[in-house]
Amino acid sequence: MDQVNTLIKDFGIPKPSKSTILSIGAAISVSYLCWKIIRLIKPPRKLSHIPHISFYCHVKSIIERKPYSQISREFVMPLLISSSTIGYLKPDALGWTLNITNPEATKDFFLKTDIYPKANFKVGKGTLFQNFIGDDNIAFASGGNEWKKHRKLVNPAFHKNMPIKLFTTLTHKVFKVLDDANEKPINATKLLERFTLQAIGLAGFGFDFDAILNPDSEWVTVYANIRAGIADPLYFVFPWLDQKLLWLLPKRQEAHRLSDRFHGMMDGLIEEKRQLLRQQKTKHDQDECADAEKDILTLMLEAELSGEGTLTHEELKSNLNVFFLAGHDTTANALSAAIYHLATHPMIQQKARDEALSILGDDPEDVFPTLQEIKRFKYINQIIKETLRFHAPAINGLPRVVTQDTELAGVFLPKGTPVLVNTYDLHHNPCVWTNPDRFDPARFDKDSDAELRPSMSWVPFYNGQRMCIGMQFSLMEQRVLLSCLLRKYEWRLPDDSKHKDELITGNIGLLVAKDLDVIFKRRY
Ligand code: HEM
Repeated sequence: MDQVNTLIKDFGIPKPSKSTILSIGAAISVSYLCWKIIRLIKPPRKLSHIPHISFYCHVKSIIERKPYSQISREFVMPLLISSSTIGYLKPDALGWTLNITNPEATKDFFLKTDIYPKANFKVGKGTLFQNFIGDDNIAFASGGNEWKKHRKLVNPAFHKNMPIKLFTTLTHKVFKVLDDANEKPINATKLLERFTLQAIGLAGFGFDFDAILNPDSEWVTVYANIRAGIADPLYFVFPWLDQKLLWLLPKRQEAHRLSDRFHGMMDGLIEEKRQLLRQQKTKHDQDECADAEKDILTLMLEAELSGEGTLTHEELKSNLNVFFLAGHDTTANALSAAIYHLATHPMIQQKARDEALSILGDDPEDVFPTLQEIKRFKYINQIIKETLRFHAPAINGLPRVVTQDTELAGVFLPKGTPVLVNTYDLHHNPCVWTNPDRFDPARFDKDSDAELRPSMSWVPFYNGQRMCIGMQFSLMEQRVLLSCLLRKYEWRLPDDSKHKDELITGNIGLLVAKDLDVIFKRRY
């Protein structure tokens, strides 16, 4: 400061008054704020060669709760048609993010994991989300040894677990709900959420949520409250409410207490299963239960015992919670979309039913499909694949951050750029798919020319090293439920359905069908 005073004296500059200093300070603050706002609403200059959607349009459509299909049609598709681009920029949690929509770039993105590692995903300490999910798990690990440690132990469990009998038993419970509805419209979105919740509870860690027949069961309610708390946008935008002001928010404290209760239940289950395995080991018990029907937790503990690696108790629990969160809404959304497409395409529904009947028989009684029978479904598989193309349950995965200046399919990307594959937009890109807005399972007929499309045009589960570990689990769950439903029911939308013209969904993260009511009519 003395030096500044001397300089001012030497150059004969009059000493600034307090108000001048304040004005300069205010000008600097305003300029900084403007710079921040410009950075927020305009993509960085280094990325100006990539098209972008306007900040204003993006935020407005989110606030207006436009379905993602509409946002994609209005703002994204014109960009893809007008310029031969690898994707477009959109504001996201890490700033302006490249959303890839082209198969060649998608392939590079998935295969070059050293250039596109997963961004270090740290959940805010003390938030409800962090309390529930923990932070040391397979999905959040950026890569390298940390991620391998989780995947090594989790892989064999997912490889062995394929609980077809469990899926069928739960499907029969769904039948009970549909029969009780007696051809009145039923909220398929909610019913399928309950089906997949009960399936992941039992198949994941042997816990029965009793969700299908008892929507208000104790643990369904506990979990529903935690989930609503996690999804509350207020706490997403202001995480410090959880972190610093929780003591002022009794309702929020209750959500944290429920999450602790959920953890208590998981702690008990893990301990119980560990003890059971120890006893079986010492007594050399004959293992009666086939691996396929064992829950994932048991299989992970067995993998640990046979030397595949170890996870701490917290890591184990965090992984189970990830399977839980990642494993049921995604599949429920896929199933809701399939039910919707079949309801609005009666001929496709009938063709799929013919296939189910030809393989599972047409006797007027409920059946338990076997793995061999399920493997023979061809058309039903095509329907599942086309549904996952049309309504990819996860619009995109977590972002990766570019580690060095690079070129992605010939397009320059500076170090630090956040990048992800926008599955929905890639699956609707008219430069990749013919008539992308038409539901057409024949695209996936192995004998048609659809198979000639570039690889990585269809990536609902992502691809490469970090591909979804639950893909086979989810596909099997879908095949069992859909084939059994097709055998027993015909279904349609009510005449006044709000989904008549298209399936109305959310627009962030997961494509959830908004209260899809459906009428199911028994065939026997
Ligand atoms: C239709 C159903 C599903 C879809 C569309 C889906 C989609 C995805 C996607 C796109 C990713 C990549 C995320 C990223 O890298 O940022 C992913 C990863 C993952 N999914 Fe799924 N998923 C589904 C079902 C499941 C199920 C049933 C489970 C477990 C029971 C599961 C567990 C996981 C896990 C643990 C990862 C992280 C894998 C890793 O990073 O190594 N998912 N899923």
